[in-house]
Formats: sequence, structure tokens, C-alpha cells
Amino acid sequence: MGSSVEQNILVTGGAGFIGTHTVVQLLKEGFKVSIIDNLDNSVIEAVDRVRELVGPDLSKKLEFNLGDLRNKGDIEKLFAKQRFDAVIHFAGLKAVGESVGNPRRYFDNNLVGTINLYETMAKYNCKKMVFSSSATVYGQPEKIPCMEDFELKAMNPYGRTKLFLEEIARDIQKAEPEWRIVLLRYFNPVGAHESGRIGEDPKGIPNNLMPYIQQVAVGRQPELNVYGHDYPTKDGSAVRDYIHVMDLADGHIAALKKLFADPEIGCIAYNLGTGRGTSVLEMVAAFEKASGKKIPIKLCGRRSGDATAVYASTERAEKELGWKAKYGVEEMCRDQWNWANNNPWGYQKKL
Ligand SMILES: NC(=O)c1ccc[n+]([C@@H]2O[C@H](COP(=O)([O-])OP(=O)(O)OC[C@H]3O[C@@H](n4cnc5c(N)ncnc54)[C@H](O)[C@@H]3O)[C@@H](O)[C@H]2O)c1
Ligand SMILES: O=c1ccn([C@@H]2O[C@H](COP(=O)(O)OP(=O)(O)O[C@H]3O[C@H](CO)[C@H](O)[C@H](O)[C@H]3O)[C@@H](O)[C@H]2O)c(=O)[nH]1
Repeated sequence: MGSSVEQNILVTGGAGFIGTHTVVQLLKEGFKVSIIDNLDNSVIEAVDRVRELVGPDLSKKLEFNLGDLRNKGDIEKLFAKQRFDAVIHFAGLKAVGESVGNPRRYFDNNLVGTINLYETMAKYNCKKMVFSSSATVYGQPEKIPCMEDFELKAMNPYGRTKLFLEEIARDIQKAEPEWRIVLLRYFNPVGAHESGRIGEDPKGIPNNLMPYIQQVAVGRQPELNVYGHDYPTKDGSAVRDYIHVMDLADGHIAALKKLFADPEIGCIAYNLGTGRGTSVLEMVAAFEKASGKKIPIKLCGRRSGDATAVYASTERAEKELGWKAKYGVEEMCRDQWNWANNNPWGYQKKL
């Protein structure tokens, strides 16, 4: 199982939703992990639970550093004291609506933070990077499934940061061919670790579908607004490619292994999705079945900027990374409910 030589991975944003799940898998695979996170959208309790999940021995290989990527000195401190073999870069802001109202915050955090990271990596000759991109770079795709070589476009400032950061990665690698960069375009990450100990815990009222459904199920919200019921889809609601966060975590391990194994990889994008589309109403029904709870819904108008149907072509990831999603919507809802039921207020003890 474990890697033959113990490789040391810097995980930015490792206290967050996808970060915590990936760190669990990295430690189990035998990697050493250093997290840097400013806890802007996460809590230290999440990292404590990662430690609890992997046990005391593997926990010794996990280090948490409070730091902000916008502050180059915070990154520099880490690189000055240890060698990193690669970086998995999750840290970033991700709320579409907030990015429309406050684009400078998004450009500062996501762009400046990432540029600081590249500068420091280059200085210390660490030139392997796995970057969190998003299906948002496909905009409103003209065709589905989305293939990695489709034309890219951004629909909002958040999406623009992902698009710019993809372009920046391609430019850096072109100018300095020794860089190896994998851009992972996540579709819609949902679910939680099967233990129910870690999961998604958004601050404030959730924007995304599954955290919202989860809060309705535990009584924190009265009903779900279904945005759009007149789309040209099977039931009129919009279709997305939901992917279990543990599958996503394993996708990062596969990407990392590819980075280490393939000197010719250059800078390449991979979709991480299941290749299957599920409508909002189908997701509600699946969650009701998994939880045994009724989710009251209100049919509303479309949410501005939403695409009708988006799902991934998974061919490239399957062929080149040897990775394929294992879980379906049933397991996603089962694990999301297990997390919600055990932690109705997320990582908070009580409100
Ligand atoms: N969850 C999704 O739906 C989704 C979809 C596509 C892409 N992504 C991308 O994946 C990445 C991880 O997403 P997530 O869902 O785990 O989000 P998250 O908010 O749970 O995790 C991001 C983490 O980064 C930290 N962070 C933010 N800015 C930072 C900075 N300047 N310095 C240090 N730490 C900082 C936050 O505190 C948080 O712990 C993000 O880049 C996001 O844009 C997420
Ligand atoms: O309360 C809600 C929330 C969402 N939806 C609907 O559920 C679907 C999924 O919405 P999400 O907000 O969960 O996800 P999106 O597909 O809109 O976007 C998410 O996934 C994208 C990748 O595909 C980007 O990464 C983006 O940043 C991220 O928010 C959409 O049709 C949306 O209108 C509702 O009906 N009610």
C-alpha cells in the first residue's frame, strides 16, 4: 500500500471539506502531510477529527500550520524548515454569489495566494502541484459530457479565478518544463467520510444543494427551494454530476502518483466526476430514502447563471490516472446523512 520512500506533501486548505477527506487518504497511503490553512472557512476541530480517524501512529505524520497564502512569509517558513515533494493546493474561496459582490476578495485570496505559492515552490525547487480546479471552467457547456479539451469560459469572478489559475499553471509549465502540474476539475462534491466524523460544514446559509438539503433534514431550514422546474431535462430540474468526496480524495492520490511517475506529464487537466447526471428532484428523493426524512420543497424560478445539465466525461481520468468513481448517489446520500445526523450543527457543539 504505502509509498516506498516516505513522500512529504504540503496540503493547502487541508482543514476544509475536500482537504480533510484527502488528508485521511494520504496518511493511509503512507504519505507525510503538512497542512497550511488560515481557518477562514474551517475549524481546527476538523483536523483533530482527522487525527482521531487515522489513529495515533499515522497522526505523527500530520502537521498543522496556521497560515495564510496571501502572506508569503507564512509559506516561506514551511519550505525553509522541510522539503516538500509535492503540493496539493485546495486553499481558496469558493462562494459564487460572494465573488460577484466582492471580486477583489476573490482575486486577492485565490490569485495572489496561488502566485505566492508558486513563487515559494520555485525558490525551493518543489515543482509538482495538484490544483483544485472546477467544472465551472466549462461555463454553460454546449455539449455534454464535458471533455477536458472543450473551450473554457468563466461565468463569474470565482470561476474566473479558476480559469486564470489554470492559464497561469499552463504558462508556468510551458516556460519551465520541469514543472509537473495536474489540474483537477471537480464536478459536484458531496457526501462525507463513512465514519460520520468529518464532512462539509459551511458557514452561514448554504448555497449548494446537498448542504442545504442536509440542513432541512435536521430541522435547521424549513424547506428546500428548488431553483428551476422548467429545464428541458427528465423532470424539469437541473442536472449535475455529483461525486462522493471519498472518490474525489482518491482521485488526488491517483493524480499525485501520476505526477511522481510521469516526467512527461507537463500541465494537464482531468475531470473528476462520475459521468452520470442526476437532477435536483432525483437527489431530493435519494436523500429522503437514505435519511427516512421528508424534505419539503418549494418550486422556484431558475437561479441566475445556472446551467441546465452538466456532467463529466471520465475517460481521460480512467485511462491515464487509473481512477474511477466507486460510489453512486445512494452512498453519497447515506454518508451525507450519517454525517448530518451525528453532527446536526457541523463541528459546532451546539448553536
Ligand atoms: N466544494 C466544491 O463544490 C468545489 C467544487 C469545485 C472546486 N472546488 C475547489 O476545491 C477547493 C477546496 O474546496 P472545499 O470545498 O474543500 O472548500 P473549503 O472552504 O471547505 O476549504 C478550503 C480551505 O482553504 C482555506 N483557505 C482559504 N483561503 C486561504 C488562504 N488564503 N490561506 C490559507 N488557507 C486558506 C479555508 O480556511 C478552508 O479550510 C477550493 O479551491 C474550491 O474552489 C470546490
Ligand atoms: O438551495 C438550492 C441549492 C441549489 N439548487 C440547485 O441544485 C443544483 C446544484 O447547485 P449547487 O449550488 O450545489 O452546485 P453548482 O452546480 O451550481 O455549482 C457548484 O459546482 C460547480 C462545479 O460544477 C462549481 O464548482 C461551483 O463553484 C459550485 O458551487 C443547481 O441546479 C441549483 O440551482 C437548488 O435547487 N436549491
